[in-house]
Amino acid sequence: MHGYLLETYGPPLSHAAKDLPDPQPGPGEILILNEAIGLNYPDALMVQGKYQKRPEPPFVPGRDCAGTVLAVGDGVKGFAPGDKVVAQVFSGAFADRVLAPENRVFARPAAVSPVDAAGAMTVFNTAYVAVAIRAGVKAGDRVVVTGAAGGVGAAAVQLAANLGAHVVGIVSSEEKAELVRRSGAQQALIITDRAEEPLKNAFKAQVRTAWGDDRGADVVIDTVGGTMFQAGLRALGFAGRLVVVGFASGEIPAAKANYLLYNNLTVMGAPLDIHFDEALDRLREGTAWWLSLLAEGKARANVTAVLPFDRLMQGLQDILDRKVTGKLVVETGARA
Ligand SMILES: C/C=C/C(=O)SCCNC(=O)CCNC(=O)[C@H](O)C(C)(C)COP(=O)(O)OP(=O)(O)OC[C@H]1O[C@@H](n2cnc3c(N)ncnc32)[C@H](O)[C@@H]1OP(=O)(O)O
Ligand SMILES: NC(=O)C1=CN([C@@H]2O[C@H](COP(=O)(O)OP(=O)(O)OC[C@H]3O[C@@H](n4cnc5c(N)ncnc54)[C@H](OP(=O)(O)O)[C@@H]3O)[C@@H](O)[C@H]2O)C=CC1
Repeated sequence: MHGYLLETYGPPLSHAAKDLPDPQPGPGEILILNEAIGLNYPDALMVQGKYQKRPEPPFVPGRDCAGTVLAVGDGVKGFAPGDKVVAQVFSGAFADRVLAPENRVFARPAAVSPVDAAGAMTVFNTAYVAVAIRAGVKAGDRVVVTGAAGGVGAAAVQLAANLGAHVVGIVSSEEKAELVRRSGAQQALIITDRAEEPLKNAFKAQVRTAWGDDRGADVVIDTVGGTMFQAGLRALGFAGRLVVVGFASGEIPAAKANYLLYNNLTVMGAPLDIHFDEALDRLREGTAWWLSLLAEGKARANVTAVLPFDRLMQGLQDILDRKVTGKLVVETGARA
């Protein structure tokens, strides 16, 4: 197979793809001919050794892949060679052949291309955990999404909107605002000054009141962290919930406990990988739901660029440089 073998952690992101031994499926594993790879912010952290888990190199990184089943190991019941699939692995997706445990493989509807499926996998699953499982968003809820034109953010906007929520997205440019409006948000607010005080004031003055009164939001889905998390608390009304998804700003924030107490707030985490271990049935229900939304045209993967395999590391650098609106996907060149 052809893949990116990470031999040492850290910048620059200059690893090159090479020929590697073909993998064989063990018990419970599925070998996938990988046509498309979704690139994610956590992939960029992982190759630098900045992700919270650091597997010992050498290993092939990468989470999201989509293509066709080539072979199945002993004990695999739900899939057979030739099936169209999408999968989310902990590592190994940056290659044209991927081994995945059966519980991380999903049937891919014919109407969803490998590019869209791979682009959607981690971000829609994460958004589902945050919006549906953790926040319990329901029709009529007021939901704020930060980093709303990012991968997870745009997926969260779409899932919340499909559940009937009234969504406000926070972004840094008009191009991103346009994507957020297309994703079903009622409003996209462009807020560029991310210093603590101006951002808090903007959230009090603009975001909290975005629905026309001062009741505030029911839910904030925060993908950015840092000052955005602090400000996010100011958008919440009584008994509001803030869901911590990630720290795209690179800053891990702390919550001021007096503010939580006086406003009866809840702050909760939304860790996707743990849900594969602890809440797999609920997660798989969610995956089937959002794949059906993509197939019916009720949600979009928002893939804004498809890169050739040899540009994969540049794609990760573009994510870190904040140049990306929507999702980047890499085609491996493999075809069923
Ligand atoms: C599927 C995708 C998921 C995501 O993308 S999640 C968001 C992406 N991740 C990040 O942005 C990483 C941000 N950076 C960090 O969180 C930290 O910079 C590191 C964990 C990488 C390094 O941590 P350290 O230097 O030890 O910092 P500390 O702030 O003292 O640790 C905080 C607590 O986090 C716990 N922890 C660390 N790694 C894991 C893990 N892999 N799973 C569960 N918990 C973990 C530790 O236990 C520790 O708490 P204890 O020291 O009191 O025990
Ligand atoms: N909880 C979980 O299990 C998961 C968590 N994550 C985490 O969620 C976060 C978002 O991931 P994802 O949506 O894929 O990321 P993207 O890069 O697609 O989007 C992140 C968004 O954050 C905003 N942003 C603000 N400050 C910065 C900065 N300094 N650098 C880069 N972006 C910035 C940008 O929007 P703007 O310019 O509009 O501010 C950008 O659109 C990451 O921290 C990721 O690790 C991801 C997957 C699973």
